[in-house]
Amino acid sequence: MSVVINNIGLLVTNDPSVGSDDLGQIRDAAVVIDADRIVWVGRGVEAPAADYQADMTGACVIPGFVDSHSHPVFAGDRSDEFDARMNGQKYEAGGILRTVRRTREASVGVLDAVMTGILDEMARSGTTTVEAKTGYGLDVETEVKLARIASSHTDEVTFLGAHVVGPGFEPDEYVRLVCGEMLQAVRPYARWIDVFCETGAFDRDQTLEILRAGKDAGLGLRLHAAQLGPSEVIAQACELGVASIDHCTFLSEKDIDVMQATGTVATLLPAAEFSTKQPYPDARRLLDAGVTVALATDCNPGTAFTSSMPFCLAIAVREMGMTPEQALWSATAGGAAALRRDDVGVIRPGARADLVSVAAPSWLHLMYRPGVPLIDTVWRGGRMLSLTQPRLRLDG
Ligand SMILES: N=CN[C@@H](CCC(=O)O)C(=O)O
Ligand SMILES: [Zn+2]
Repeated sequence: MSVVINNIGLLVTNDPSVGSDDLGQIRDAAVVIDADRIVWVGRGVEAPAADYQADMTGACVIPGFVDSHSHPVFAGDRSDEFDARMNGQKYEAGGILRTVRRTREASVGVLDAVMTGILDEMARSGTTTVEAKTGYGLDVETEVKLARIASSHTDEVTFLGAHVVGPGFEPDEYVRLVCGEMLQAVRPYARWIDVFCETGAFDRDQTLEILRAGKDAGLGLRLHAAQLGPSEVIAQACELGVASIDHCTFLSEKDIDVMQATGTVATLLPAAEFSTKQPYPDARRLLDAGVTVALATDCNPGTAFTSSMPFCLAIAVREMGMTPEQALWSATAGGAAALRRDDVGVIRPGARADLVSVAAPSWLHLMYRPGVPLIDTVWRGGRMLSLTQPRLRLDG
């Protein structure tokens, strides 16, 4: 069954072969979708016939957002830590263990309801691809539980058993557990492995040992690094083939040169700096060096409890030196690059039919009018999503 989505006032394709800029913009456009794929893109007057049509009445249409960094499977609330930070306290990784305790106590039903509620919120703000990490279990049984829940909602599941050292373990003993029994148990449900390389979490050698174990197990590599201070691990992680280094606030010139040379994506997480009052990363410095930049929410109860990519775009242009075009590209095609995907974050024939309409004459309004719910229609895999009220329940 084919549908022509026509009367699109302004279409962003992210296909540089189309239109006159990186965003591949087309005015008065149409898109034809068939099953879960895009089959035609172009000017509306040239659109082929289709079984059905959807009239966008002049609205702007963009690719669905690709949120390449989130922690949506957990229980409990840490709003008190946010309050403390807004009253002057510094963020520390220690809060993660509070969420671990609540998550271990929670049933599969409660954990799945939290993730479902967050995914509802994400869909309502235009996100059609989500990477979801484990990392609030820190024992084999719970990490498997989290990975199974995440894999029932997305293919982009990341094993983050190396979030912090599990309660009751010596660091090296815990690293052996992560690299051995925990990795093997989670492996069937995960596409990626990730490590939090930071003071209070894992050091360079531990990080590399865990990434190597994940690579040997056939997983793609991701890395939280340079969030609270410089990380010595960047160059070696890039050489190991990490797809994306995330946070990237404290990068050295050498780090940036190696990331550019190896094609490693820098995934920036502005909501984390917003919530922790840390300095924002300098996206302009990365972009000028030719590093591919992605934007993601980092949705988690500790440092960034937002599900809204538009919120992250607004901060990125206000605080991180990105132009609106760069922010939109980074939140769509950039997120796809961070996941090494070429079928999402772009509107071209063969791509998955993930499209979002913005109730405004231009996508610029997503940043120009921060906090306003401008997303009004979302297609994911060719299916129009019913944008129900979010069902997120945190009280378990
Ligand atoms: N930095 C590590 N992990 C999350 C924070 C997790 C938490 O504080 O619960 C992050 O990416 O910001
Ligand atoms: Zn994170």
